[in-house]
Amino acid sequence: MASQVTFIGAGNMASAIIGGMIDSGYPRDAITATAPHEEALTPVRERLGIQTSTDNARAVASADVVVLAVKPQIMREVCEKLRDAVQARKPLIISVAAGLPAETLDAWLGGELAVVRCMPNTPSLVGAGAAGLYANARVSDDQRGLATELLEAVGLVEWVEEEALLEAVTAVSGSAPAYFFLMFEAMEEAGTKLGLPADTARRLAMQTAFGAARMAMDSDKAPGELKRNVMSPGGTTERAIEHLEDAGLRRIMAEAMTACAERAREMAEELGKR
Ligand SMILES: NC(=O)C1=CN([C@@H]2O[C@H](COP(=O)(O)OP(=O)(O)OC[C@H]3O[C@@H](n4cnc5c(N)ncnc54)[C@H](OP(=O)(O)O)[C@@H]3O)[C@@H](O)[C@H]2O)C=CC1
Ligand SMILES: O=C(O)[C@@H]1CCC=N1
Repeated sequence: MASQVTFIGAGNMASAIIGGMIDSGYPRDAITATAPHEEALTPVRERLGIQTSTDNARAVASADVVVLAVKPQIMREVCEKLRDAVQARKPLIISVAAGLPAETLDAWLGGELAVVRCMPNTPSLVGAGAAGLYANARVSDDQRGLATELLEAVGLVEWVEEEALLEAVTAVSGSAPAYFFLMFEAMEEAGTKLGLPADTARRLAMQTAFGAARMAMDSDKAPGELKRNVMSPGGTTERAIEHLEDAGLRRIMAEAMTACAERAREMAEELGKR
């Protein structure tokens, strides 16, 4: 029988994962989602055909897995109210909240729990996410498998063996959709200055990013080789790449990603103290 999964929170991230689970064949009657007001739950129940509840503790009472999908700022209050229900059953806890350490969540929920912490990204909303997962020492192999199954329903899953590495995951994938969106903005602006209509430049840039990502994922060649394949000697691409290298693109990416990981570490400390 499928494990009973309760989502605390029924917003963007929870709905995306639930939708992915259903598309991959997970039984709807094994999924429950909660939110504070019935008005927000009615469309979720009608669209996804799952159980819903405004009573977090009750929804957790029969859960094998509890997915914490509320904003980090309200997590402490939510967890402390769940403490008795969680301690009575000790389900696997999966948190998709940015920044909150597994140990902090465990303490707020009363302790001695199996906790998986996940750093997802927003492309999960279209089934093309990339998530880093960390498990504390109480998580069993079966529970790891279950967490993988749930998150793989919305994209790629990579496990890290040290929790601090989730800060690097934040830099490489959690925050990274925004880097590409910035690149699209820049390419659209530059394409417009070169005379293209803005919407044409935007569509061409996005399709090219999609095609390049797909080609790199399907190929056994390293990205550097695929790059060189586009660069005819003395041609146009070589001129553009030389410009990007001379302008320090690699250094800029390294500095931006180091700053991102550093901020993730600071946020984990700040949120952990609440
Ligand atoms: N790495 C990343 O880019 C991303 C990370 N995340 C993480 O995922 C988590 C959820 O984000 P997201 O789905 O975007 O947020 P949303 O605001 O879309 O969803 C939050 C949900 O929690 C519900 N909620 C609020 N209070 C309670 C409560 N006391 N009990 C139960 N449910 C409650 C809200 O209901 P209502 O709206 O009715 O108040 C809503 O359904 C966050 O912690 C965020 O850090 C999410 C997206 C991307
Ligand atoms: O910007 C942030 O803080 C969050 C974490 C990763 C993506 N968004």
